Amino acid sequence: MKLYNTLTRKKEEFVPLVPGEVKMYVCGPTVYNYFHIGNARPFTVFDTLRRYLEYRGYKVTYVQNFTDIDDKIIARAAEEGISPGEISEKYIEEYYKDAAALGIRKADIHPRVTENVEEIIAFVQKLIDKGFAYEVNGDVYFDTTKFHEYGKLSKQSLEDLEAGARIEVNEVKRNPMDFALWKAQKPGEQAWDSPWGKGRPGWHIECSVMSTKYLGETIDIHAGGQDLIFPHHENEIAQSEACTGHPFARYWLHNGYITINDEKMSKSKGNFFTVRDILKEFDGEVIRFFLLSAHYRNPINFSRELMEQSQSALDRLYNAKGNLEHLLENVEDRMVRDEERQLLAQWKIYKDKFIEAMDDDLNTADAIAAIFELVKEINSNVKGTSSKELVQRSYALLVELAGVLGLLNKRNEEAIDPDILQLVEERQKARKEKNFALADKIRDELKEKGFILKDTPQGVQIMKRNESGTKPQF
Ligand SMILES: Nc1ncnc2c1ncn2[C@@H]1O[C@H](COP(=O)(O)OP(=O)(O)OP(=O)(O)O)[C@@H](O)[C@H]1O
Ligand SMILES: [Zn+2]
Repeated sequence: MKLYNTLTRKKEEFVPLVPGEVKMYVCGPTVYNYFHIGNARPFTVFDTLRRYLEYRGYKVTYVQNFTDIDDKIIARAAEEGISPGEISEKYIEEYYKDAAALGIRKADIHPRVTENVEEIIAFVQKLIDKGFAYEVNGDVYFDTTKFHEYGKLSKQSLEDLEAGARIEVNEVKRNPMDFALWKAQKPGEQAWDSPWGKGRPGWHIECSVMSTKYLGETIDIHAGGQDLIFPHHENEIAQSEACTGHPFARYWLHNGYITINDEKMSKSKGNFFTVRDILKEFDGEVIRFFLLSAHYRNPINFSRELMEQSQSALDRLYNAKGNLEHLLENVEDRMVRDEERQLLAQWKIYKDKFIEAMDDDLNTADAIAAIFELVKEINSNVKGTSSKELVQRSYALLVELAGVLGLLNKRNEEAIDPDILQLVEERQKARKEKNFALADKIRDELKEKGFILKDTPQGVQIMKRNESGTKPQF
């Protein structure tokens, strides 16, 4: 498999440090709000990379942290009159709910900063002992001039960075690009005891510490959104490599932005849509499909139109799956015929195309296209007169490939209330009796309850829509 490595600015063959095993760290959310669809992109894309690596036989250890110490959390807690711990606890719970709706699997470990303060202090102390960090009035800073490779990820020289840096009043740092490893407590802030007095960790140090602690000094893949390249990941490299003397991560992966009118979606600009709001109208798998419908390094401009396209594309996949399920229950047990064997042999080409696309720096857009080619073949060749084996194997291939992308994971009628199923049955009965007025009335009633019916040659399909409530404006 080839992956584009930001460190070398090249697509490189992916070779893990230990054959067959992948250690992977993804920078997680700062938990003071619901996450927006821009934040959802790295979580979804790298979850897909994990699934694909597992599909290709690797044992993946996946770590994604929660940043639960941060200025924004402290500010939010002050606004709401509760503790920062209560804010982060709440939004961690909410993260899990939205992530589950998007089919993002839980990481093997979801470490939190508050659970690692002791290790952070030890790491910072080691940097001081090695001469890479210094203390001023209870703050500790990393001395960027001591780490000679500073700037190697973002391809900037320290001189250029320093020339462009803003010198702030009351500057206590030795050099403009030095950054805080530890921050002395300000009045009213949460704080931990340390050799430098009461305070709390800076932002960047947490990922160096948690990645090293849970995955080791050198890991295979470190990932996040492209805004993290500088300064966050540059600083992580400086801290980690200064501390351990070993390369920190071998492949650095960064996703492009979800934009709104070609501007990065971000909380600070206020131009964002939370996944929670979008879920009021679209199923989580539609959001996932949308996020995977482009190559992860390209920007995607978020729009209702694209969401609707994703919806209908995913519906087509579910229809194909539903048809095959229906056939599975109904086809007679015939012998597989020669021409069916040939078809199955030919369809391997779609699996090959899928793998080729995913091997090419996780090209999920082309991988999805390969699935649609397969679906077209299935729709025109698998019928009521087919052998059970053809139906079974078509079904297995479709579910296998879509499953690698985390799609087609739901059962069509999953979690549909018996009362709703009863209404659907009454409507079908009314239609059979040509009582279309009653059939339409029931259909409208179901729509109001958030269920849309689709009549297909194989019978009715029930789709859940969360269309009640106010629509988000996008
Ligand atoms: N518009 C976006 N498109 C793609 N990825 C994004 C976008 N905005 C943030 N990310 C990524 O989301 C992940 C979670 O980051 P975090 O919770 O710290 O959000 P954030 O960077 O504070 O968001 P914001 O930029 O909206 O303030 C990071 O990997 C970040 O790079
Ligand atoms: Zn990080």
